[in-house]
Amino acid sequence: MRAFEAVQYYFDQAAEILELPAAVRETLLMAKREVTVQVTIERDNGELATFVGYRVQHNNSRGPMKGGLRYHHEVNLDEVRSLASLMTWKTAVVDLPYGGAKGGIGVNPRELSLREKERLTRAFVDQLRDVVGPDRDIPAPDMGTDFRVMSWFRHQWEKYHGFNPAVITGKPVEEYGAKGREEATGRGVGILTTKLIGRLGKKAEKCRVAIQGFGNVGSHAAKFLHDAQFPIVAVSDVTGTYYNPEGLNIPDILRYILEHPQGQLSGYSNCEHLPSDALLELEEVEILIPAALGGVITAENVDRIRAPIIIEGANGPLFPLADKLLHERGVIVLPDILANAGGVTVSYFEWVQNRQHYRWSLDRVRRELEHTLVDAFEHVWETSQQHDVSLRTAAFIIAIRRVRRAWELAGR
Ligand SMILES: NC(=O)C1=CN([C@@H]2O[C@H](COP(=O)(O)OP(=O)(O)OC[C@H]3O[C@@H](n4cnc5c(N)ncnc54)[C@H](OP(=O)(O)O)[C@@H]3O)[C@@H](O)[C@H]2O)C=CC1
Ligand SMILES: O=C(O)CCC(=O)C(=O)O
Repeated sequence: MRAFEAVQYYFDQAAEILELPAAVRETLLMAKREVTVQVTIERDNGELATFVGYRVQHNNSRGPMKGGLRYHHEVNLDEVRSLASLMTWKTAVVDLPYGGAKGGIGVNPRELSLREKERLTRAFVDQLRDVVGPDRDIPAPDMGTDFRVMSWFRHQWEKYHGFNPAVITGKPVEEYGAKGREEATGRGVGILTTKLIGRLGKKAEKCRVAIQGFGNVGSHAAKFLHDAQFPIVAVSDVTGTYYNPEGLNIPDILRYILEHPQGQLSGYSNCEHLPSDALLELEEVEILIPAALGGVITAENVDRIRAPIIIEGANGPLFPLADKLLHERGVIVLPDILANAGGVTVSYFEWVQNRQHYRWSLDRVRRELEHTLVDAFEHVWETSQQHDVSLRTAAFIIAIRRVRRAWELAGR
């Protein structure tokens, strides 16, 4: 199954309950605009290299479109389309005044020097300069991009349009970025995990956690959950799974990552080392947090997933058949459009601060983030009880209702 078909399947489950007419379903599902561009740069050795870039603008019924930029060698139009659609439902679930979009370039960022990555980003902006804008479509970080990429993006865009840092979020804190944006997605995963296990009557100390992916989302989720007394027994990146059934020393691992230029776990030796994919199938793990790529839990490996709770830090980590089988087995899945919404929530706070030329304290960002996510969680939980459906279907019900309402109010 392709990534967009998966989102469509989840959408349809909720649309069925809402008795959404077919024509409305089609309008809400299809992207408003899909842009594919050629991005050519000169490599440091003087050779030319050409990549394909995308920006898919899915829906703007509730406000300007919003969503990250991904640099990864597997990026393709179908994937970006699915991620853009997820953004529409995500911003609606947490009730931000935004629509959804997503972009990316099919490139392995680890094969680029810093200067090549800057040239790539600036060349991408040259192609997208009139497609994005502070009231139109506001990009942000996703896999393979960070605050540096956001800074280059902003400065290149401003060469065409003049000063306006609200064109992109996730910028460096020294350059109109919000305090707390970098940690926000992982922190949000942590806040919601804590909330969910509280609702299930479980104690943090008794819930062993495994986290796939130790980048922005995985590492900040690990830090938050470690501080909240959860034993983190396994973390992974492409170099492998790092495992200790008694609980890993997360502060030590975070220090190790900072000291190693590639920011990877490779070589970390104060624990057992297993193959990368082993993490998903570990025994005696209560909470599994996929926080890397999409489509990692499929019909193929679902029978070997042991954790009774899955928190989707990544976008689209479960394919529908796996999701259905897990639901039938009683596994509780906190869906991506809620679980990882902390990032876009603090992106919204950054955009608001940029527009007001005002800066919030880290305390205020964290307080408002928690408030926004906990409110959304309560609403999703109640809706799932009310309709006797999974948390995912409940989240889609809320999101579709809100987008449909805005779309109808706007008239035609
Ligand atoms: N950044 C954000 O604010 C948000 C991100 N997300 C989603 O979270 C997920 C992770 O994004 P983010 O943390 O930003 O990305 P990063 O690029 O910061 O980190 C990605 C991590 O995933 C690891 N990884 C990649 N492939 C595999 C694999 N096959 N097995 C194990 N680990 C792997 C990478 O390993 P290595 O370093 O070795 O390559 C790296 O540790 C994505 O799905 C993204 O869409 C969702 C909401 C917001
Ligand atoms: O911060 C943002 O605007 C979007 C982050 C993102 O791409 C996501 O939530 O998947």
